[in-house]
Amino acid sequence: MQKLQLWERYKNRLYHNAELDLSVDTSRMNFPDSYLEEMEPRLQKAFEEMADLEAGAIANPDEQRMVGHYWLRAPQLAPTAELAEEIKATLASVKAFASSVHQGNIAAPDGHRFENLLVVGIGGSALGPQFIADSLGSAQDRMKVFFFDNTDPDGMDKVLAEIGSGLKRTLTVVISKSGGTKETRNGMLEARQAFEQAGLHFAAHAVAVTGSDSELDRTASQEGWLGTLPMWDWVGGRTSVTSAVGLLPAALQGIDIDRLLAGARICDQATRSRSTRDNPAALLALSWFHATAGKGERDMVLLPYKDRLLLFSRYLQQLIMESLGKELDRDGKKVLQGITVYGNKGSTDQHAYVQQLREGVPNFFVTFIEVLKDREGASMLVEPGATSGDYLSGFFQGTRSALYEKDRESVTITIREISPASIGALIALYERAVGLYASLINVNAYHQPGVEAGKKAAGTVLKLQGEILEMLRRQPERDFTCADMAMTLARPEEVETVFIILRHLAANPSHGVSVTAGEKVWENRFSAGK
Ligand SMILES: O=P(O)(O)OC[C@H]1O[C@H](O)[C@H](O)[C@@H](O)[C@@H]1O
Repeated sequence: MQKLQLWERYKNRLYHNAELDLSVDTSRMNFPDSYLEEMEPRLQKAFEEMADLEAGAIANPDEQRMVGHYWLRAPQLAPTAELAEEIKATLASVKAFASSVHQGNIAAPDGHRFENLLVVGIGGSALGPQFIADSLGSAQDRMKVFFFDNTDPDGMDKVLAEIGSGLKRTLTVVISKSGGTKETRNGMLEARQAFEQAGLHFAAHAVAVTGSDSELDRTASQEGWLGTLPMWDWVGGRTSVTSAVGLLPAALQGIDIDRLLAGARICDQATRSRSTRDNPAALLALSWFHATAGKGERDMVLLPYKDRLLLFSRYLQQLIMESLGKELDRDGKKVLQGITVYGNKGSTDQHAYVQQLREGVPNFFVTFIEVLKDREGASMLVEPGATSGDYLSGFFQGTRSALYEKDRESVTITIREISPASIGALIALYERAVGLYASLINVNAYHQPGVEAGKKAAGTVLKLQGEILEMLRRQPERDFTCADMAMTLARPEEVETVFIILRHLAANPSHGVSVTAGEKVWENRFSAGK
């Protein structure tokens, strides 16, 4: 298509929301104009389902749950007055807690204000808070934020080393909706040990965000933590960033959570429109459907031209892939659905994998995110007539057209600036797009049955490890190959797992397992004797 024709298509298709200062450009998606009309009946059905969901229908039938993340920024829309009150009361508690911490009414045991924040969580209980902290953080933050988002001991050591003696003025927020996630439990235990080793009483530094009567909830109340904020079963982990999960760390960091919620709320209003062309989430969902044939046939590459949006692709990976990546549709038919999401930031990625995007396997579509405001204040000229920000914009435009020339499609989202409101709007935009797209492809976006399989298998491995350790200790004079061990435990079919467990045990001092090299690595001999 010629440039001027494209310009006509751009004007014809551009969605712009003046209140949010947000645009969605689908002119570089090559669907014909008739596509919107063709999809209209399916889309109207998706709007209908979304309205039912917002009204409190059991939109997640497998778990018999309502799906209420939209109420978090408009409590009056919650289906009962009690829920509305709980949402408002929790928001008030988040603000009151953060302000007490900032004012020093809730202080470190040495009487000094808390200066650092250690957030312990994983998945939806970490990705949202991390995205908010990174996109909106600044040198003026009220608290410096750190994360334990894994059960990697070295990762935790690295964070603790950064905090250093600041631990005595560190507030720990442990976040887990279920309150039983092992990685988070381990992070909490490791944090507790670090506090104790520094002579500090963990409970005086800890607050929880979790479901009522969860394991974490009980621990927090038995140990007398500073407080607990609720998580509800009608908020999914991956859409929990506008609940206490995202709001408490953000408020503590000093981010204006009212503006974040307002941005999300305004975007929610815009994405409730049943007029497809006026609904930016519907336009995204339609673009995804077109690009992937409604079957995930192409990957979504997210290219924000802004360092502060680096973690957005990681956040969206969970939101989109955990919501859409499903074996069965809502009728129980095997569909193997999903859309693969990846990306970092432009123009950095231009010097990494954009080569393949332009010339290699055409199995993707791009979502560019353009941010108009370069920085606070004016910029120096890096050459006559051009700033660094002008270059960033130039590279964005260059990549968009270079890809389009080669028939690589893209959507562009433009926002004026990075602010709590625009981040709230982006989050709400994608939450709604995922929901609408899930309706279009008939999958339940709100459950994650596949996650359980890996968790169960990990439990089995840890149990087998217990048996191995017991056997090694019972016969300290004996050394075992993995095959010996599997036979001795009467689990010959588990020999590979036994090998992997033994190799890991011997690589670490905690369990006192040593290794003697065999001819082949799988013939190594392991022993608990010295
Ligand atoms: O908040 P939690 O209950 O600890 O869950 C943390 C995460 O783990 C699970 O495995 C789910 O797949 C995620 O959706 C969830 O966000």
